Amino acid sequence: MHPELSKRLISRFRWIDPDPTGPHLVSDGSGWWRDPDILRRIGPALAAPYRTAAPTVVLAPEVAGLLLGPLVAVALGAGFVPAHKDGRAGSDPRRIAGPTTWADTAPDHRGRVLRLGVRDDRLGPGDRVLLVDDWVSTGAQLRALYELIAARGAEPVGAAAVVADCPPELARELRLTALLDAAQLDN
Ligand SMILES: O=P(O)(O)OC[C@H]1O[C@H](OP(=O)(O)OP(=O)(O)O)[C@H](O)[C@@H]1O
Repeated sequence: MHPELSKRLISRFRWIDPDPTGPHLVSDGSGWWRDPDILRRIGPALAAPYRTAAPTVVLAPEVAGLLLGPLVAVALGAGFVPAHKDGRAGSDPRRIAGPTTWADTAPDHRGRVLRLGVRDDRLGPGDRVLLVDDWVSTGAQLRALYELIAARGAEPVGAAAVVADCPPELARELRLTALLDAAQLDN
């Protein structure tokens, strides 16, 4: 769909090894944000499959979603709402001002169980919601976000991510479109 952008995303991506004694490499997408061409094109590319669905708002989780979500929202002429992640080391749940709806995640790709929260006055009936994230693995965050949308009486239109690191059946269930499959980042 976006062959030039896909090539560029692959070339700017790195796996890094933060702990040589640890079992996992960690994805490093910081090169994406450093590239002006990617920064300009990634929002419209993620938004493209959802233009006719006319979302009113993009909902995206911390941390990368706080950058990607607004890029997609601008491309769609929609608003943006952050989903707060609680349970992160050092997080302070008191920082969220006002009543907030929470949803627990299943264990995610790191085995963590988190809570995702959205402020009640930022999402409600009449909203058509597009979910956005940089990476989808187990789908734990997206499932919790769909729960939040339902709890707020809003309507989901689907989900857009840079990388789908999940089986196609799960992507279909999550109504997920992605710019890359994780297998393209193997080298
Ligand atoms: O499909 P899942 O298993 O739910 O995983 C997807 C999540 O993993 C990444 O966040 P991560 O927690 O690694 O980093 P962050 O909290 O710093 O954004 C990514 O940004 C997604 O939010």
